[in-house]
Amino acid sequence: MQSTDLISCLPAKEIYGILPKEVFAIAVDSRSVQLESVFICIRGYTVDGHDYAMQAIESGAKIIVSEKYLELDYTRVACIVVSDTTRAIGLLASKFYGYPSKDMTMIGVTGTNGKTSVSGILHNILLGLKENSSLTGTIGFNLNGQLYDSANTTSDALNTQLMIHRAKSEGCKTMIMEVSSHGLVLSRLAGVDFDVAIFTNLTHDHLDFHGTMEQYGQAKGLLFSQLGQDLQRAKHAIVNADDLWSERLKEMTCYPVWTYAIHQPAQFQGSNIQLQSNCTQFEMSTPEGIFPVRMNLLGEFNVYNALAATTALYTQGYSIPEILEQLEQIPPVKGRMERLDNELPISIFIDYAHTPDAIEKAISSVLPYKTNKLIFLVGTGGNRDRSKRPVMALKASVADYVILTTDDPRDESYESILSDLEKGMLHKNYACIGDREAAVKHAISISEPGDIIIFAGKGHEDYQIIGRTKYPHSDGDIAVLAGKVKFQDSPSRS
Ligand SMILES: CC(=O)N[C@H]1[C@@H](OP(=O)(O)OP(=O)(O)OC[C@H]2O[C@@H](n3ccc(=O)[nH]c3=O)[C@H](O)[C@@H]2O)O[C@H](CO)[C@@H](O)[C@@H]1O[C@H](C)C(=O)N[C@@H](C)C(=O)N[C@H](CCC(=O)O)C(=O)O
Ligand SMILES: Nc1ncnc2c1ncn2[C@@H]1O[C@H](COP(=O)(O)OP(=O)(O)OP(=O)(O)O)[C@@H](O)[C@H]1O
Repeated sequence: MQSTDLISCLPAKEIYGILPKEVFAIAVDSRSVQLESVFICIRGYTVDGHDYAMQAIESGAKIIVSEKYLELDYTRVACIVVSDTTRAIGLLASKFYGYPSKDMTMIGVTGTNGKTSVSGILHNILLGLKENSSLTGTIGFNLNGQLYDSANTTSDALNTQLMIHRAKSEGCKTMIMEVSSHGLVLSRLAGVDFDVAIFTNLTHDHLDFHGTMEQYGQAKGLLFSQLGQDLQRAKHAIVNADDLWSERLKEMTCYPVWTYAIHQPAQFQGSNIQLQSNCTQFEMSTPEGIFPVRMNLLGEFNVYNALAATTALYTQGYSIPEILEQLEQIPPVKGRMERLDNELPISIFIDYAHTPDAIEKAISSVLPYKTNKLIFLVGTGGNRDRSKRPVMALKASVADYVILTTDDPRDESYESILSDLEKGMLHKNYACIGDREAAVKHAISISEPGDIIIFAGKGHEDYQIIGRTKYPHSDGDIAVLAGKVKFQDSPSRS
């Protein structure tokens, strides 16, 4: 691409050196710089990318985008100084790839809990409708059924634009993106033109990063306030009317707002909900009438997620019957109240709950059909928001027996994580076991036929991060193996 054309999108404060005629790539990491490319210096939480400008030039960078003047050999390279290089990534990358988000229906899903679930439901319904759709979020980047790893729920702006470009090139009509509050605040979505913004809920999480719930909510609001760069197309904001933050979000957008809810009046409303161990039934009232729904997704929280997804697809012209026909067939989202299929006389659920609200929702989804003990295993990650730990244990206290353990302990000691959790326990029927594998085995060892066990926190993840190392770990595999040993003489299922 002509370099003068590319950089015309940047609000440059100063330009040093001579621009090359053309550039062929963009990089934000000096280790992945290609010949004749642009390198953008990012001040990170660990290192400062400006310190890697020389390394980038050695590898072939011809333009450096920086936040300050750098001592460089300006006979070899040009340097463009901007006030915010993080934002520059999205501007440059979207231009470089030809603004790919403008050519697809872009659906962004934000909220504390439910992003992966709503995104997965949308993706599966669209696939069922034979629409070519792609998805990016916590589980990775799903392009035509191929899953690519990603380090973050919302990737950096360069990778984000690259994924959108790839989805467009592969003929995708829709792209669904999980939008994290970190992603919004750190400009990872700069240059993405969303058509639909969905809000699930705002509850306690990530206060180590945002400071207060107000700032956390404002961060989520950026998806709504930034909705609609392309005035050619209709835009839609979709909010959960049962969540108080929705009123604030409504004020942040100038586009039509659609509501869904269970308790408050809404355009898409769930009622007469019956939670069962293998399905959920409810009535959905919509602008096209009232429809009975029976879906494989479990728990009341999934009624919210199904309502959000249905609303979004309705705004895109799909009829309610065709949406619901697909909704009824889709499998549970991996690791979200996923009931393990096994021959054991106990019911085992794997769930990704790692916030107080998600724990409350996970537990309440099994209470209607619980006949024996409910054993709940809860762990929290190390080096992250400590303030939510006691509240998570408090919510877990609704279970008959609680096992306090770790999630990804990272560099933090088991003792420090467990003592924070323990502060929230409301009864004494619990055990503290830092080693998660031992904790899972303990849950099985104390279970009796008819019991329900929920293993919360790891969900779809097949690893545990201890120190800086990722070890293979699967709650489900450990539990089923331990269960087979324990119950080998009584294999009937409850
Ligand atoms: C706190 C945070 O958000 N960190 C993100 C950040 O890492 P960082 O600031 O430490 O990066 P850094 O190592 O200092 O590097 C700074 C710059 O120097 C460059 N560099 C570095 C080394 C080198 O040799 N050469 C070089 O050029 C880097 O490429 C980078 O551009 O930039 C990385 C690359 O984009 C991210 O992967 C990383 O996310 C980490 C893994 C993370 O855990 N983030 C969490 C807090 C997060 O973002 N979570 C949200 C929410 C999830 C949820 O809702 O649950 C998410 O969207 O994932
Ligand atoms: N709509 C919802 N409301 C409340 N809790 C929910 C909702 N949807 C899912 N949950 C709970 O939150 C957990 C995580 O769900 P999900 O992965 O969909 O959320 P997420 O927003 O993508 O989370 P993360 O940002 O951590 O990846 C689920 O396992 C479930 O316990």
